[in-house]
Amino acid sequence: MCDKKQQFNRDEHQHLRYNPLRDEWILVSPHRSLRPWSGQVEPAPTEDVPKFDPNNPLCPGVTRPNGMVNPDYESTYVFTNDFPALLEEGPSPEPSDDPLFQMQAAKGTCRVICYHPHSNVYYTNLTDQQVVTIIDEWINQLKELGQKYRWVQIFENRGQMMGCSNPHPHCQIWASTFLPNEAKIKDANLRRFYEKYNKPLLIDYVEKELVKKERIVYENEYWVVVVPYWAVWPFETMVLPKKQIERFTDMCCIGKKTLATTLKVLVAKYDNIFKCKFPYSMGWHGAPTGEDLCTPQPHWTFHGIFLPPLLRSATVKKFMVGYELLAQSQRDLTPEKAADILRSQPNERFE
Ligand SMILES: O=C1CCN([C@@H]2O[C@H](COP(=O)(O)O)[C@@H](O)[C@H]2O)C(=O)N1
Repeated sequence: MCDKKQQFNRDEHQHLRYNPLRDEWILVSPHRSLRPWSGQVEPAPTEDVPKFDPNNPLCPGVTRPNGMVNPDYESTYVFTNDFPALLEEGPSPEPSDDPLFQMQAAKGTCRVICYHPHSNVYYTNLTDQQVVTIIDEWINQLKELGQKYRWVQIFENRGQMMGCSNPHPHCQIWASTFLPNEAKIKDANLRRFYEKYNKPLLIDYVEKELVKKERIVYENEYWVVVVPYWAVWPFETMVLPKKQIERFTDMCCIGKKTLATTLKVLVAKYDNIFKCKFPYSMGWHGAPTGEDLCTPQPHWTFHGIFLPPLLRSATVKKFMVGYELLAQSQRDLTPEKAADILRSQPNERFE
């Protein structure tokens, strides 16, 4: 007798999920993590960061290795990276007519934004207004650099696991004359969706997620945090606006205030999972700038992206190696389970 055809259950059975932002698939293997959630909480070594370190080149009043003296800044502070990956000037390579050996000019600038003069603060113990000040700085930088550069990537690496070399609260900006790969791939897929459905993909997506309520981590008047249906990293999240905006610079005052609250809550939830400073790379994507400032980019919706590596504890991370590098991304923990775990965390960070 043939066995009863098993009913597919996405929480139990292997399947592929489509990521429309990248036009790619991810393998989901929930059967591998059906065992009870074994997220043991091993408190990571608490990094007691002093408020001020006279040897930290990001601290106010300190002389950096290149001899520049930081001002006694009392809010955010921005300086050009002393070791930039992109320079504003430089010779361009000759064009090549060999399709296999192509080069292009690359110009840009790299900056460091210090969030606050004290080294022992972060979103979760800053006031909403202090976080709005950081958001205003991001917007000012995009306004300025976006006049000249096609892509202004604001990003933050948090924690040593993410290669963050300095505990002082800060982020980086790399602005480039070229559209980087991630932006180019996203632009093409967003444009294709918009041309087919006459609606921005991410607004259609956020509206459907608000109805499904299966992957929502947190929401308020203006923002929704979800673990994307197609998430690759275990606790990957997206910060999505409920109303269409193309760029950071389109944000209204309430949008900034509610985004500040959203950041504080999301980071608190992350840190509460394993009672540690949850490492991640995070950044913001919006419509390209530079020459694209002159034409409407209705296919683009401004959004935030958090890409954290931790899987089971403060010290056990997901490795994107082997199959993920040679075949395609794969995950055990489903996005829905990850969203449940994040949503169930308190909005305030553990003491
Ligand atoms: O004196 C310094 C120290 C660090 N930096 C820059 O600060 C950045 C620190 O950022 P990360 O910790 O995310 O790597 C890094 O890009 C590094 O180049 C300076 O520009 N000057």
